[in-house]
Amino acid sequence: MAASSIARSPVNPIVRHVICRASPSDHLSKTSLTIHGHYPKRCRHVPLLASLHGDTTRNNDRNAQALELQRVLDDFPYDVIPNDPTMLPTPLSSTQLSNSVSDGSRVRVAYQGVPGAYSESAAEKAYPNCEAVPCEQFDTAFEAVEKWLVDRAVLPIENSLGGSIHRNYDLLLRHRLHIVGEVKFAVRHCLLANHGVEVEDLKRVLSHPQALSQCEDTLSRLGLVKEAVDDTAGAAKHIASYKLKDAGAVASTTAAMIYGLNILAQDIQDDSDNVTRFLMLAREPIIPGIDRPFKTSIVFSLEEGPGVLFKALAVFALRQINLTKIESRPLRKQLLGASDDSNNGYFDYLFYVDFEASMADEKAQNALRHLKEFATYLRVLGSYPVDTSMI
Ligand SMILES: O=C(O)C(=O)C[C@]1(C(=O)O)C=C[C@@H](O)C=C1
Repeated sequence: MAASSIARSPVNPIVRHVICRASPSDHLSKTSLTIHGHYPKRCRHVPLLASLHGDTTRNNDRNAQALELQRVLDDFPYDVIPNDPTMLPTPLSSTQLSNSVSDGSRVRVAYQGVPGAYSESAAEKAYPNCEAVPCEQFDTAFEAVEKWLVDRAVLPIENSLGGSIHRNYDLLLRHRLHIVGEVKFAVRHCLLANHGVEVEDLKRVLSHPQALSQCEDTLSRLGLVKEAVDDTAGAAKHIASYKLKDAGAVASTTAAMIYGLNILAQDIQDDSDNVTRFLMLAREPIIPGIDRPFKTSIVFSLEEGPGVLFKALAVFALRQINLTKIESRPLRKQLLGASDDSNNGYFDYLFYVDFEASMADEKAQNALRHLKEFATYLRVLGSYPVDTSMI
């Protein structure tokens, strides 16, 4: 197949491997390139995976082909990753959300925080028997997947009491990972302190900002000064390491056990129904199915104007597609590669929408085709099975 026909070939809604006969720096016959086209310009909602293999044809032919291929790649709208043919990334299927990788070893899953964090438990719920790998910050977890240090990341995206975790919305856009699943986790907070310390001795309480906001009522009633730290288990570790007598931590029973703390109070969240939804992230998308309930997450931007958001949401309503989440975030132009000189007096926004349909479903494809007619930017972040474990 000629290299130039790849970019223009009709796009299969799932995944396509395309073999052609050249590679730009093809000194070795085995050299190859993998074109990992997440979202082609013309049809951004369709994941596409193409591989270009080198060939052992005569030198002259090869040079000509290499030049032609280089020309095609220069205006090809995909990320290009040099690769070995045997290493072609295979998209994960929805049934492959398992706890072992192909060589039988445990899946390595990055989470933000230290051992005992809720995110660690969520990672273990998402990938039972995985090797949970602690990361200092959310960015580090994204990067760990991108650099192949781990296989997946499990990161919080919203909480039923505290709302959205905005940082992770922004990072989803900045990085090129795919959402391959979601996991809902019931968060039950405890007030922890060193042994011998009573509630009356406490003046302040340390925890993750989300955890502090989920326990707002209880903590205000106790009159404690709230101090935000990176994660709940980190707070527990801190008060244990420094043997603090005037500070408590809001964290899990697991954190209490790991860091040898006393549980002064249990279930201190403002509502017993406190659930955090985590996203499972991977380098490759899964093949969307219709064998079970699927959800799709997208992000888009719109021109400024009356009724434009109404029109955007109507593409789903018209097709009876239920939306489960909408979030707007300020649009930072450099993230989309756009110039930053258009100051029209309005703030620009990105809209993150989750809807209940699989990308394998024609009505979802039609809805996105429709949206794309007037959206100024559109990217599918993932199409993945709904976590029904807490229904
Ligand atoms: O600090 C932790 O233990 C976390 O896993 C982080 C986090 C969050 O970011 O929302 C996760 C679940 C709870 O909602 C509280 C905190």
